[in-house]
Amino acid sequence: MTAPLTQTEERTAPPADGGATDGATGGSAASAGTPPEESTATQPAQEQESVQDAVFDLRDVSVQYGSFIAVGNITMKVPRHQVTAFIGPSGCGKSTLLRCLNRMNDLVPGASVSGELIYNGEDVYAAEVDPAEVRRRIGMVFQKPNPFPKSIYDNVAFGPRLNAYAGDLDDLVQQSLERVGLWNEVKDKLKESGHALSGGQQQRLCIARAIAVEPDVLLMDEPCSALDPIATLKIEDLIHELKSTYSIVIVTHNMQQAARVSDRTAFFSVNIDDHQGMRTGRLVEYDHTTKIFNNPAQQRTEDYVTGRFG
Ligand SMILES: Nc1ncnc2c1ncn2[C@@H]1O[C@H](COP(=O)(O)OP(=O)(O)OP(=O)(O)O)[C@@H](O)[C@H]1O
Repeated sequence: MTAPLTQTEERTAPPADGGATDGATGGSAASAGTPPEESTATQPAQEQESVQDAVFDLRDVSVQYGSFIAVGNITMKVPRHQVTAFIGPSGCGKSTLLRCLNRMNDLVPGASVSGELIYNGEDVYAAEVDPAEVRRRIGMVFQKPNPFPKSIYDNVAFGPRLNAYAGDLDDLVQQSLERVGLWNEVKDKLKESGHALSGGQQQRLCIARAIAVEPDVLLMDEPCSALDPIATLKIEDLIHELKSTYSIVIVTHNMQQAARVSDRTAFFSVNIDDHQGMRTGRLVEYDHTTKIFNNPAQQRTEDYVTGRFG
């Protein structure tokens, strides 16, 4: 049973954000074409099939930057030990929503969240919850690989050391690197800089760093967008492998990737409020990935996944 977020667990791995919470996210990846914009203020989200075992239960969640509602009225359940993909055109709030799952948006001036965001039965935004504990349990991997300017070993050992890890640190570093399929490639150069690795290796190092603190969930914000196709396939294979242990939410612009790696897909789009001209991200459709890509319920989803806008 998972300990409450308000308690500091007796643990052998550290707090913080999996050591992987620095680095930039957001606004990226130009998309082709012009998305159809709807003047309706609200497009009801549909969850076609209930999720039996949810790691997150979002109830009418909206995220604002100042008075601007970036993403609004999101109600959905994210399944445990599955991969959930967030897709949709640029600016529809995918990264914003992802970042609020582990309170990364707390670090953005002016950002605020309303509604209820329940993680394992607890409100992530309750006053008594420690955001650092949230970020330890819910790790993050960013678009651009962002190893610390330290050795390969020290990158992985960073979080555990912060938490005065009581076990065998060498073992933990090795296991974490093995888990991401990097051990054989780096075992003879653990003292070399993480920056000396290739982009794909750096991203796997960042994933090793994130899992070294034994999180429950991994959030991935376009983790392959800076990688070549071979490195991308390695990360996708790794995502498949990791979901037996972690619940994973991934933002991706690559629809083939969403189709390949995810069990469920949430499609977001932007609605325009006629009165205020506000462009707010909405959840258009959320379902099994096969349904979203082969037989979506909404025309907008079909248009997007077939590349008619994007
Ligand atoms: N720190 C911020 N301050 C103010 N507005 C922001 C901030 N970050 C994002 N936004 C705005 O919130 C909206 C949603 O942005 P977000 O990056 O979440 O969308 P996205 O769907 O992830 O886009 P992309 O696919 O281009 O990464 C956009 O209108 C964006 O300009």
